[in-house]
Amino acid sequence: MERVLARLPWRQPEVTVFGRRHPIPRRQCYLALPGCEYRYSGTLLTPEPLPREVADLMQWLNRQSQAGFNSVLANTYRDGGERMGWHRDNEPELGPSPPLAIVSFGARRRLRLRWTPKDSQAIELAPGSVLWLAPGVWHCLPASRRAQAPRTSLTFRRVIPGFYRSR
Ligand SMILES: O=C(O)CCC(=O)C(=O)O
Ligand SMILES: [Fe+2]
Repeated sequence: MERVLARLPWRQPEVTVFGRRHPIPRRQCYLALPGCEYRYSGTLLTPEPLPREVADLMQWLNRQSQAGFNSVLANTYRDGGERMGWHRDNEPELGPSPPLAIVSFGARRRLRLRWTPKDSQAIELAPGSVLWLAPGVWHCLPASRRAQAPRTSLTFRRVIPGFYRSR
């Protein structure tokens, strides 16, 4: 899987935060079945084809669950300085109650989950683990002083096919 991930067409798009353009502090690649466009932080992501190994993993996750995943946002953080801010993956093309599964590779990093405005919790994501995230939970991947090696996550989603074609 590490060889497969290393060959993905990684990109570092710019996003608009409070009216200013910034490159995202990580690399990403959107992999999906044809017709599953996804709008993430204001950019429309056109799907890249799913490598067989990633499609096999998606099929395995779909056999474990009712999630019906058809797309993957892959993220790579080259070191502990790269990160992802607070969000909750509630884009309209994911439907009203979207499940999410995060599969981790490489360095161990902590994901922070927010249960209430005052109550959050960190969970360490080990390589080879799957985290099933309940719909709508706020989460972030903070910078880490300890992590020096790269980490890659595959975040499996179910996008409504053709959502942006019909609009
Ligand atoms: O890298 C991670 O584990 C978190 C990724 C994430 O939250 C996302 O892609 O929406
Ligand atoms: Fe997320």
